[in-house]
Amino acid sequence: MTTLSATKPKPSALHTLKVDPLARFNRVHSLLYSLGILALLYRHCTSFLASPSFLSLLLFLADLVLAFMWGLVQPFRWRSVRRREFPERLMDTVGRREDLPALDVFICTADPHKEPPMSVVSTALSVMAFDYPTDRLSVYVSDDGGSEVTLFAFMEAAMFARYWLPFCRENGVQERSPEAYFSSNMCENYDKMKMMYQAMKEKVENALQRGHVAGNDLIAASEELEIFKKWKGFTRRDHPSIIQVLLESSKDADIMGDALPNLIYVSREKNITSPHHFKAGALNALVRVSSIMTNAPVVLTLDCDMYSNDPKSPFRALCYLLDPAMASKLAYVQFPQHFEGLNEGDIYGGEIKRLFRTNARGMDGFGGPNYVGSNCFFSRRALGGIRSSALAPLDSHESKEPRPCGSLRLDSVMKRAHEAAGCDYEVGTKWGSTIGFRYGSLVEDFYTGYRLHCEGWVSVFCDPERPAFSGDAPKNLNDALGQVKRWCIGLLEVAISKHNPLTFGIRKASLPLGLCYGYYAYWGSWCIPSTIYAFLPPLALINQKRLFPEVSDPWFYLYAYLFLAAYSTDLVDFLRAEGTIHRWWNDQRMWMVRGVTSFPFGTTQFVLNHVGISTPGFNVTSKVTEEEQSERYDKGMFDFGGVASPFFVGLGTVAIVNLSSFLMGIARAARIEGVFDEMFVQLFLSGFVVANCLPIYEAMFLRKDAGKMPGNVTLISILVAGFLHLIGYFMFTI
Ligand SMILES: O=c1ccn([C@@H]2O[C@H](COP(=O)(O)OP(=O)(O)O[C@H]3O[C@H](CO)[C@@H](O)[C@H](O)[C@H]3O)[C@@H](O)[C@H]2O)c(=O)[nH]1
Ligand SMILES: [Mn+2]
Repeated sequence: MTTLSATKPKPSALHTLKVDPLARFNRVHSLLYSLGILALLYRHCTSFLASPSFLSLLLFLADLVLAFMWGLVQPFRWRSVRRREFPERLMDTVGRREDLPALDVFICTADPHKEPPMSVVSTALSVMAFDYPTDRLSVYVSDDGGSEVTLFAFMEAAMFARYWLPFCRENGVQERSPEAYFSSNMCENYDKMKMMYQAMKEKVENALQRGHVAGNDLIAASEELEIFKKWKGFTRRDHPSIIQVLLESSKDADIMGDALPNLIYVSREKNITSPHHFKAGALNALVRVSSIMTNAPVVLTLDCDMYSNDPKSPFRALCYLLDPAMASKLAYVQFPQHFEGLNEGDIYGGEIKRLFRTNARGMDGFGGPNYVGSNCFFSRRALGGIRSSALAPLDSHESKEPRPCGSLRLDSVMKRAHEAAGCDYEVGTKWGSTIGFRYGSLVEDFYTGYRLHCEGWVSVFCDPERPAFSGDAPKNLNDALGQVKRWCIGLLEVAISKHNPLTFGIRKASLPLGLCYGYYAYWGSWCIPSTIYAFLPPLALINQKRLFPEVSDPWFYLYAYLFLAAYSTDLVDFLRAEGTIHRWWNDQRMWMVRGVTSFPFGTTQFVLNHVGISTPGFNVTSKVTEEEQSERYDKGMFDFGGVASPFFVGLGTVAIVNLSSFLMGIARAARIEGVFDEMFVQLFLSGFVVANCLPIYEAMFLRKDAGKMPGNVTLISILVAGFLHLIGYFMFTI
């Protein structure tokens, strides 16, 4: 098999690629397992035909969806690849540092209360301090929150950068986000840098508390005060565009006299009548504004919480973007999302290892990973379709990209930039449909990457040992489930669009890539098997109705094989991606939890949106955790945080239905001979759910702290569970 051998690295190669040695094993396993699935479906058909019933139809449906999803994940495991790049060789090929391509970094923020300005500032400082020629580096901040406090924070950051950049360079700091640096390094209290940072932080937090900047003593310079006058009669949904050049490379220098990168604040125009397309709209405004101001051929997109953890990461990306063999078709280089501060067992499955790692490697074997919204270096050509800014591959003799203007602050430049950030700019254009980040889905990242692949672009997954970027994962259950619910809605939007991966994608991208995208697009359909399996077996169990073969039946072994093989390959994949058993257990639990919360709620919401009862909204994930809450998180306690979330009712109901059925079932099996064998599968399934729900029972009945399950949620769950038992009773016995 040729595909299994690694490509022979040349001594000067900038990168290498190696196919996973287990790929061959995975393929054999896939074939065997698919025979098992066929056998199962055959059994379903025959037993349904023998005695048609609604019950067996439901079970059939559940297994059919599982089989469908199983089919869609196979390409991820078929040709998984590992890449390595050699950034230290890059300069040998590029020559002088002046010959490196310019880099524009986009950072999005949307809400100063969920995304504290100081952490956005820290992200920006971490990339301003990239180990990259500062005169070739520009950082753009998009503020969809239209917050004067965020702008104020960035003005402060511009001053702080004069000290911070040289400090990082001189001390060889790797973690160049001051927030991360000062919280993880034991610096002496009298450290000047830290004091300076603290002072800035206090000032900004002060302003955040007051909610405004103008009219108090925070700002001395009158021209700066002038800017904040714009905030009169301002709302975040209705305001003119505001663009502020805070640092300009050709004019501003740090305390050592070295040039600083450009730093530009952009809050695009909003009004209530124009759709703003959430983050995709924000990014497209930045694509245009930056093309007027700096027009770098390489663009890095970052979420406001994803700070740089390795100042050399642009060099890694350039190993691919500048490779003449790749450059013309390469749209983006995606780094994984890595999260800091996860607790030891990662109770909410915040790593999302398959999405961000395992599956990305799998897609990379067929043309590249999906775009995940952050930590991604784009070739501007893939976004804007603007010819002039093509990256000149190393071996070409094209002239380097034109620098578009002299000074960023020139009136003519600012005027054009403001227009480009205006609401009307996109009317009648192809922005969002064939240009830039694509509109029409709440997961603009997924959709954009997918469409680029359909247009013939490729991408690369770059996963160095030291995480290049690091950010926040939700630290309470409601947020974690809400985030996946939003994704589920966005993915379904892609699934039902005319660009459905299973029809359009497999033709335009490739069969395997189309299936991979299809797998995600139909994520929401997990709710069908998980809801059926959560309720049907236990309700049948308590009413002494057998749904599965008994242990003595040969068909039982088929069920045992399908279950054990699925779980063990999943475990092996997880462990091979630097996972632990403890984290895997929690991760599989979270899949079940999402299956009865995020997915059914997301699917329902999607349907409501679709028929026009509600409209899609981008609920920004909160990046602040209260102290008490984060203490509980660190202890690994589930946090139901006093919110009466509908998610928790779903969860509580599943927990109670399974517990009651399991206890009754076990009691009966202990009394009556033969019941254990007869009901084994259902006893096992309910027992498995109960084992997964242990923290939920604890939160419902034992805990007293503020993170316990709210009393009314427990009560409603008990009532709903009772009601379901009643329905079950009528269904199974009458
Ligand atoms: O109208 C909006 C909404 C969000 N954002 C920004 O988008 C980013 C992601 O938002 P977040 O609430 O953190 O969403 P997550 O679910 O954590 O993000 C994942 O999923 C999103 C799609 O749903 C992608 O955009 C992200 O890159 C990806 O990390 C943040 O920087 C926000 O400030 C905007 O700029 N404008
Ligand atoms: Mn996020």
